[in-house]
Amino acid sequence: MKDSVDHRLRGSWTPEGPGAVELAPKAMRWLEQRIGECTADAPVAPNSAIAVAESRIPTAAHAKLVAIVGEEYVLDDPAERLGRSGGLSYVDLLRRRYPSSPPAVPDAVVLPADPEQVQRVLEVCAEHDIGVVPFGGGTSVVGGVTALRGDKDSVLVLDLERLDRLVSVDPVSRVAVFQAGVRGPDAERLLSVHGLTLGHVPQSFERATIGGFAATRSAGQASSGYGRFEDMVTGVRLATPKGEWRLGVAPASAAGPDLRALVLGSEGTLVVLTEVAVRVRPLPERERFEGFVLDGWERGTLAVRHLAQRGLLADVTRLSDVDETASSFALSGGWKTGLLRRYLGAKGIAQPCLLILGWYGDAVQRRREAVRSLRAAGAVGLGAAPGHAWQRGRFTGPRQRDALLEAGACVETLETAAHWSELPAVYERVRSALHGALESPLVLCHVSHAYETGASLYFTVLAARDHSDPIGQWERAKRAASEAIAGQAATISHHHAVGTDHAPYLAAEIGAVGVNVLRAAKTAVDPKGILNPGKLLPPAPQR
Ligand SMILES: Cc1cc2nc3c(=O)[nH]c(=O)nc-3n(C[C@H](O)[C@H](O)[C@H](O)COP(=O)(O)OP(=O)(O)OC[C@H]3O[C@@H](n4cnc5c(N)ncnc54)[C@H](O)[C@@H]3O)c2cc1C
Repeated sequence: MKDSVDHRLRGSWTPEGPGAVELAPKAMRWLEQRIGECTADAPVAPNSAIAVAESRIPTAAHAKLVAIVGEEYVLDDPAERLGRSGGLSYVDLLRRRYPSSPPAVPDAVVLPADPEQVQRVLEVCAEHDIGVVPFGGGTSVVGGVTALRGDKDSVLVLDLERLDRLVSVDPVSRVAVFQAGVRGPDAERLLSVHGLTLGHVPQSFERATIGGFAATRSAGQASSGYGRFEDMVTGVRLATPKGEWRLGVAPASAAGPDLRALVLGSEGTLVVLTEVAVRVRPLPERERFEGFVLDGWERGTLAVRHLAQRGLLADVTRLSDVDETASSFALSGGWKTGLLRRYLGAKGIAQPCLLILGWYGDAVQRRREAVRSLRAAGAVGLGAAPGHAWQRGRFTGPRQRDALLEAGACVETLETAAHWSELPAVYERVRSALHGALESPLVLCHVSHAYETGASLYFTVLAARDHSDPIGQWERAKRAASEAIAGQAATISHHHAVGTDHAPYLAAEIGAVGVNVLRAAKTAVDPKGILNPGKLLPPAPQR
């Protein structure tokens, strides 16, 4: 049985609501010493506090949608519409706490049962010029599922949660085909029956879907071992306003450009993914997690680079900077922290940077060489405890964010990637932009994904919330960070995607020609521009 998510409880990650998670008073005191006092005066507003306009779906179109999916799967109820009125970024969550800045609410939610129904729904929407927001788990943190209308009179959310089947498994080729709405845990559960795993475990795993992973080119926590999601995709089945489209018949091909690459990462603006064929692997018999500490960020990143370039990366490789290490030591708290500090001091580690490694399967030889390489870089081994602590807490981040939001903090994450030679400068630029844009922020960073040629940087930002203009406060910080990234030898997104938040910066990365190529592709498959208005592409220049 699959777990279902009640979207009507939007406003928090935690299914039971934001009050369900509490921060230890000691942790909050530690935080407030750094960012200043937080005031908790903006609880999640009840749905009744947010005005929802009448649905503007034309009556004739409504009747056709009902004929395709059935009456109970065309929802106009305000709670259902509000529940799909945005993703799960900090700003999305703020819009549920400050009713004066409400979310954009779609006119209806449509839940097709299979790829054929998705195709027919798109054809009706194209005929009636209705905007369509494809919606997987709704975990976008970049405005990817905001119900923008663009030039359309009405917009509906196409919720894919009923496309929840494992379509086929080919154990010989190690390929599985999933419908797009299968959520992370369900995908693993369905595969485990066959002794297989996908190995794609982003922090949003519990809610995000196969279609969403593909549409955003997601990267999971074990990406060093299993690859990014796009590396796993072997084929796709697509619905478009111009008809069905299938890609990927063979394991490799030289039949012209790889058009799968055009639709992976297209964020619902070109196609709706209805089925995704993925490479799967045998379930690992063993796993091992462990922690090391390196002295300083420079030595830490150098050590990870050496692992990456010698082919010794662990499946999970995650290096925290000095501030993130200090905060995780402090927040895990207790007497152990003091002891640990003294132990590291005795070992000559002045600026601890925590490195978590996770190994799946039989990686004995690779691990032995990796540990040798780390010891040569001055790493101090902490054994399995920090690794297991990380593993236990790998999904607590969003729950802690709920608690911090409830406590009145400004808390958000952002990410980028750069080549190794550029990484130190990008790291400094983003940190200094965030420090310049916020008052007394705590800026934490880790390398979350490493490659031979470079790595990603994942920043967590905390500050006391400015209740007079909470959204403006974060937008200023986000703009400063994005300007420190865009067009400066770094990507505007390593895995969160573009959505609305990064759309203004896309041209700086792919160039005006690149933007025109995307526009031309959109014209070919979606000539009326109904698919996900306002996402990915920067606004078209006015004539
Ligand atoms: C707490 C938290 C932690 C996160 N951690 C990670 C992480 O570790 N790694 C990572 O990569 N991302 C992470 N994210 C971002 C987000 O989870 C990913 O972008 C995820 O891939 C989105 O999947 P989803 O099913 O929720 O898609 P949605 O949020 O529903 O949609 C995302 C985008 O894809 C489009 N889309 C969705 N399904 C389809 C489809 N079937 N066809 C066409 N378009 C579609 C939507 O229109 C939208 O533009 C995190 C988000 C949160 C809130």
